[in-house]
Amino acid sequence: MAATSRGTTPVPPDVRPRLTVLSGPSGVGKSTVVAHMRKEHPEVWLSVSATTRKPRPGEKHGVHYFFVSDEEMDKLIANSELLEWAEFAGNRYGTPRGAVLERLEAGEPVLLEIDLQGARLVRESMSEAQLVFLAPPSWDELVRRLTGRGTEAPEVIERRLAAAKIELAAEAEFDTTLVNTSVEDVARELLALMKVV
Ligand SMILES: Nc1ncnc2c1ncn2[C@@H]1O[C@H](COP(=O)(O)OP(=O)(O)OP(=O)(O)O)[C@@H](O)[C@H]1O
Ligand SMILES: Nc1nc2c(ncn2[C@@H]2O[C@H](COP(=O)(O)O)[C@@H](O)[C@H]2O)c(=O)[nH]1
Repeated sequence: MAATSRGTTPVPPDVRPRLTVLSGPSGVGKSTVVAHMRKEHPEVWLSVSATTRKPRPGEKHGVHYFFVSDEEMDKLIANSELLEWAEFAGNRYGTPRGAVLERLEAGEPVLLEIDLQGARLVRESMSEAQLVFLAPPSWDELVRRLTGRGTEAPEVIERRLAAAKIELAAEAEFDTTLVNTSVEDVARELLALMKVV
């Protein structure tokens, strides 16, 4: 196995994991890795989540997230339109169920980029999903990345780092861990796990 992965549960070669969940602490580099991977492999379908978080500069409705009000999120939840949802650092996030099921039905490789609580819920409802944990090379590097991104106020960074401690402690619940030392290496390993290459 490649140098950046640990704790892999082998997937039989003839079984193509149809749904992959990528989780890991805020700022570890999930979006960066996924964007890099999809530049070369746009056939990997990434679910666009709904969130009550306000858009960051440059984020587009329908591309990065569906930015919804609290009332709209309440309705999505009440109408069972979300495959899973969770509250994370003061905002709610959820995976639209219909689009994911359609893509899985079509046999496409489907990727969810969601938090630990969401990953646990997906595992409960879709046992065939493979769960991948993206870990930072070190705690200090995680803090550097999250702070260096410059998108969150200091108190939000504190909340996200508190959540990160819980997420890091749950690494063993995942099928595979990839350590994000190199975006290129992790993107390649994720593609291999998804059996896209
Ligand atoms: N391998 C890496 N080496 C150095 N910097 C990295 C690496 N991967 C990502 N980064 C940087 O770390 C910061 C956080 O990355 P990113 O926004 O992708 O994290 P994330 O896990 O998607 O965060 P969140 O869960 O908060 O959305 C970005 O500034 C990104 O450029
Ligand atoms: N449970 C879910 N978590 C999600 C979903 N979409 C994103 N996320 C996770 O939330 C945090 C914060 O994201 P940010 O964009 O505000 O930095 C991060 O861990 C995401 O992976 C979702 O649909 N469900």
